[in-house]
Amino acid sequence: MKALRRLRIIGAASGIGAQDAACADGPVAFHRSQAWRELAEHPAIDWGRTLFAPAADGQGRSARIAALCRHLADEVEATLAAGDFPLVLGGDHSVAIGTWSGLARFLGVPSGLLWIDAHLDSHTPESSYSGAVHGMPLACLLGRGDKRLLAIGRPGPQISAAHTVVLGARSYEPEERQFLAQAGVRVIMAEEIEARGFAACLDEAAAIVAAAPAGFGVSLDLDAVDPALAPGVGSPAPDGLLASDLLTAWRWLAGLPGLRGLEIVEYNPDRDRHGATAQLIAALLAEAAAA
Ligand SMILES: NC(=[NH2+])NCCC[C@H](N)C(=O)O
Repeated sequence: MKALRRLRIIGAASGIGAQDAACADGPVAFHRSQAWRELAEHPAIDWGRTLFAPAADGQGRSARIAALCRHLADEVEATLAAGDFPLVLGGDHSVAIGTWSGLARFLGVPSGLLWIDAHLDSHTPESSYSGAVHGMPLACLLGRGDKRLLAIGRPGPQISAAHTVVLGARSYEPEERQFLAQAGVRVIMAEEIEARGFAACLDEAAAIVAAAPAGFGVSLDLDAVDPALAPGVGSPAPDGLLASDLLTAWRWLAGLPGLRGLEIVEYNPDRDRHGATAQLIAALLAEAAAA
């Protein structure tokens, strides 16, 4: 009999990349929540480790984020090498640099990536208005940005632009849209979802990322969801996805054969209301484990 392949949760407790740093508390707050307690005995889910960024000690933000991301990449690679399935729980979205670098190192080639987010997160330090690194991870993974955040998993890009899709974006600056267009990344904005319907857009996105020969991942920024349904995020943007649509999509994505890793980021417990966002995370974990 084949050994049970467990879903291994890796906490990435950093808010250094965000303007509101409270998402650093996300993994620990979730681990203590009632929502997690109801899942903790699940036979297919294992809370692995929670990683923290190193103390400042005179280091700048990028150096600390890079250190955490290297550690996270090692942890994701080790999880895959052990035959388990990694799910990274952030932390601000800059931790994605570590998650998907770990997958690229394991695969030896760039992966596909579905980036479900209200934002494009494709700034470079030169184009960013805020300077916040959580607005830059997708560009880093494609090979552009602060050198310390590049090539962590393998030389060159960590993800394949031709097999990367952004889904649900509605808040961005023109420079990042231009960058993604030049890179050849398919971006499905919220207004396109409105016009064509979520199911058609999801089908298209999944077909692109799942065509990546070595496999793909899904990075979910909780701010993709409407803030009325998932208020516990650091950079809310109105008119987001329905939580029910997201759960249906997630269930389906989690069952696709090429899926190699999952990530849920930007949970900000300070802004949650009545545990609604923690409940959504728990539901997403349960769906992933069922698949
Ligand atoms: N992962 C996020 N919440 N990103 C928000 C980024 C917001 C804005 N575009 C910036 O670069 O500052």
